Amino acid sequence: MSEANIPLQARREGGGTPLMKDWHPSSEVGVLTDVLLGPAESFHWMGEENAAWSSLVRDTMRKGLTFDKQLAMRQYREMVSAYEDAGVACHYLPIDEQTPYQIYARDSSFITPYGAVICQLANPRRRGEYAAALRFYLEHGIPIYDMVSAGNFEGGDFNIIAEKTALVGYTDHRSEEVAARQVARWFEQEGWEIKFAPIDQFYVHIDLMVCMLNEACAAVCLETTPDDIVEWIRSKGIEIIPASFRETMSLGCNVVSLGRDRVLSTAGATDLNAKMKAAGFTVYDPEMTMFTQAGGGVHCMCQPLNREAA
Ligand SMILES: NC(=O)NCCC[C@H](N)C(=O)O
Repeated sequence: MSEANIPLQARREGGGTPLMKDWHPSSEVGVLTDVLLGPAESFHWMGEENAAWSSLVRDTMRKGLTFDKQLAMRQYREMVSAYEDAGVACHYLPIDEQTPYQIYARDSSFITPYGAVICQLANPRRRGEYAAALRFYLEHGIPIYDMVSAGNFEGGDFNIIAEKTALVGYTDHRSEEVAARQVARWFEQEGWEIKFAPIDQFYVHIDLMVCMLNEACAAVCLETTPDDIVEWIRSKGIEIIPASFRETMSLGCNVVSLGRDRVLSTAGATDLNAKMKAAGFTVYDPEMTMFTQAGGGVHCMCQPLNREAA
């Protein structure tokens, strides 16, 4: 086990990295107390510069939909109000006018119980987002666990399913297998169980189709999620609330557990919202079309920094 003091690398080779003391993001389902969001002020649609990277954006462009900044600001405030209403403290990445898609704060980094991992984004127009993420973590005393170096890996593909258990997705277009394996090896050395989720690039990230709701329940799109992953989720004793293909492809399955059976969803996910309510969840459902039509939902838009133990 290496004890070398390497800057920006809290990770101990071979495992045994100490847990963070003040931040506890060990699950996706404990009561959320602190969330990291991207700044809405610098957000606008990138159009062609995103289309090559997202089937969802290509769909938006085919439909001729357009960006409305005022509407985006209103929708973003509605989302922030939902977090505040749920008692969550919102933290913000510093603005960088060059990276409008840092609004999707899930992807430039991902938080773990040992510190944050700084990712490598595939789209050159998003790659610079690492800088704001790094600045935020350093300013808040959050250790950098490590930085992905083997290839592209985006935070939407690191999906914590249970304590020390994660799905690691890759499409070899956005996240690449070589980098997914680098990340997986780190966590396996820490004693985690990792299940790889290779998916077609059409689906962008695994968090588009699998999102935890509480420790015993997940929203999953059964049409798009490979059977072995569905079986693996069920083998963990997790019940599945199915999201339809149509809602999934509009980011309807991309929801955030706020803990205590409360979920942040979107108004567009009417079918999933009804199912979650019927299962006893309290559902916040702001209208988020200016963000979902640009290819990312409320799960893509947040990095949960701290949760109470589930
Ligand atoms: N985790 C996610 O699925 N993030 C969505 C990112 C959306 C953005 N339009 C992108 O394609 O990069």
